[in-house]
Amino acid sequence: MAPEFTNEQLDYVNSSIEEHTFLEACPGSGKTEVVAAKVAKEIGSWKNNPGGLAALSFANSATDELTIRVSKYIPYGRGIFPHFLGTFDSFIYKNIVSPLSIELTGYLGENSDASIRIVEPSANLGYRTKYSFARRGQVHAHHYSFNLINGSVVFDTGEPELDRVFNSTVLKDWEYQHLVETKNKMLKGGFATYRDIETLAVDALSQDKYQHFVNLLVKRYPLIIIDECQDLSEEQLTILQILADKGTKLHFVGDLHQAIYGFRDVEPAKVKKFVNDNYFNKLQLTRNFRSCQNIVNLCAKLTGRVGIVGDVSWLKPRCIIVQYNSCPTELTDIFKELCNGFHNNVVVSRGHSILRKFQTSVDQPNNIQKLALAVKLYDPKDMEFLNQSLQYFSEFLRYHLKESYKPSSFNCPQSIDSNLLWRKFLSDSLNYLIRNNLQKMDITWSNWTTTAKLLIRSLPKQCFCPEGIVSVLASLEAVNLASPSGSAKFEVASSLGTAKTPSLSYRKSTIHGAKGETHDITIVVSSDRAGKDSHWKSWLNDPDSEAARFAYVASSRPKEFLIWAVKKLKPLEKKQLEAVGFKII
Ligand SMILES: Nc1ncnc2c1ncn2[C@@H]1O[C@H](COP(=O)(O)OP(=O)(O)OP(=O)(O)O)[C@@H](O)[C@H]1O
Repeated sequence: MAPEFTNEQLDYVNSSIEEHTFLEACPGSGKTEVVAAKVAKEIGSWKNNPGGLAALSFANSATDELTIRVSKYIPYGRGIFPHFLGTFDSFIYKNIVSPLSIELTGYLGENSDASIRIVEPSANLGYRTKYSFARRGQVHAHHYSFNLINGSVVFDTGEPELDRVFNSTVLKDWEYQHLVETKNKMLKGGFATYRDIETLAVDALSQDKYQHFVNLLVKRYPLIIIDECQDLSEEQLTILQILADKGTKLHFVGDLHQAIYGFRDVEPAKVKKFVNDNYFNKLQLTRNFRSCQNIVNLCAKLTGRVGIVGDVSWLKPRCIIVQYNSCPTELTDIFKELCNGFHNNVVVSRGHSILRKFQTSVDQPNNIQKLALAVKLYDPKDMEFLNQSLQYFSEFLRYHLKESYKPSSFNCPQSIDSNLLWRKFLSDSLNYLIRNNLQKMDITWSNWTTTAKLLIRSLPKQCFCPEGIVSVLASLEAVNLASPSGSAKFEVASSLGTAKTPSLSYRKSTIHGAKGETHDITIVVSSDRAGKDSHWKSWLNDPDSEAARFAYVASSRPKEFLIWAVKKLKPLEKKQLEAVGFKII
């Protein structure tokens, strides 16, 4: 049942759709429920047919959640057309790039279908440059994109080290031109990355010849509501500015202090400037229904976001520091003690490498190791093992499939509508691999990989593989698997580590993954080396930094207790953490 709204929440639900509005919502303020109520109210009283409103989020999971909540308010059986609920990416793909795709890309399609296929960096796609770049070889056309706003090329090869080299190289004119030509070949072949779609949209909307199209688009969507507006990139803001200039009204809902997507050019300062430049009406949600006041006060110190009212205030400490000597897994027993009696406890860290310390002795598994871990951990009776196993297996498949995917739904390919069907397929496949002895790991990587290759190649032919999935799996039929480099003669079992049991059974998540969640207790694990945004010192350094926002997002998840796990502290460091509101034990 929907909660009884506060005055602040009602102010937004009843706000005018004739003016740009920014609803600044603190963590735990019931933002999703409020956006759902607003969308439902406007749909219920909509008078702008055949135009509709668009309510956009940044993840499929957020769209699913919004759709479920909106449908509670809408009479049974009534569809939502002419309105659009979806991700920002799908909005521009369907409403801007698809209608113009033949003109924009030159792709004529096959069998009267000219839809562009979206590809991820992990896809195997043949389009690549003729020449080598930065002495690192040829570059694939789906491993870079263009930022039309600052004229730069952004490389995203899936390998951070390579990206660093490419992104810091100053390109000569002919190199830039060569990249443009290679990209155009890929587009003409009917493929694009999501960033290409954005570039095509910015390019089209800025051209004089498409201004009639822009006018129609504004009539089609006179109102656009953006959930989690802090995640808007500069290009996305440019698209919205073009629409706003022609008359679309914008409602932004979000929390600039929770902006943690700097790696894809997201800067909360730019969103703030956009809001100011366009004279947005400003509303606020300042009541945090999730966390106790002790946690709210601590979060206020991290980013300087003050004036938030939380739940009850406790006399006993609710924000706790625990210390490890060399590895956070030493703290397992202390975590268990502190979390005793609470159920929804989550270990959170900036990156996967810390979380994996709690899971397996392989720190950063490569693709074949992921397959082996998926098989090894598969245990239908244990949810944690099962989830971890499905996750590894989905990452393994993602690497080999030419598809874009939904990361929060076990990397379900975008072209498969049902996440459930995909999950069932993953589970059936693992069962099949295990029935065929792949869990036998006291053999060499070389032998194990040979068997694994034949089994993976045969997956699309199995009767448990539904029709809708078979075509997506086509590239598996010729897949090649190789042992981890230099390990062909080593035994699989011993190189993966002997302990199957993860040392801590709580769910583990990166800060990005935990965004939007509510926990009883959140254990935020800092890395042991200072100087990186995964270390607590960076989190406290500058309230305006992205590192502080990482700490803010992670620390605003718990209802009951916030625990930071840090490397053994010196006396001055203890004082620094106590000053923020922590009790050190
Ligand atoms: N008016 C209200 N009265 C009581 N509880 C409420 C009210 N509004 C929202 N809540 C509850 O507050 C909790 C937090 O809401 P929600 O998870 O939607 O927060 P959020 O604003 O999306 O937070 P974040 O930005 O941190 O992800 C939910 O359990 C929700 O039911």
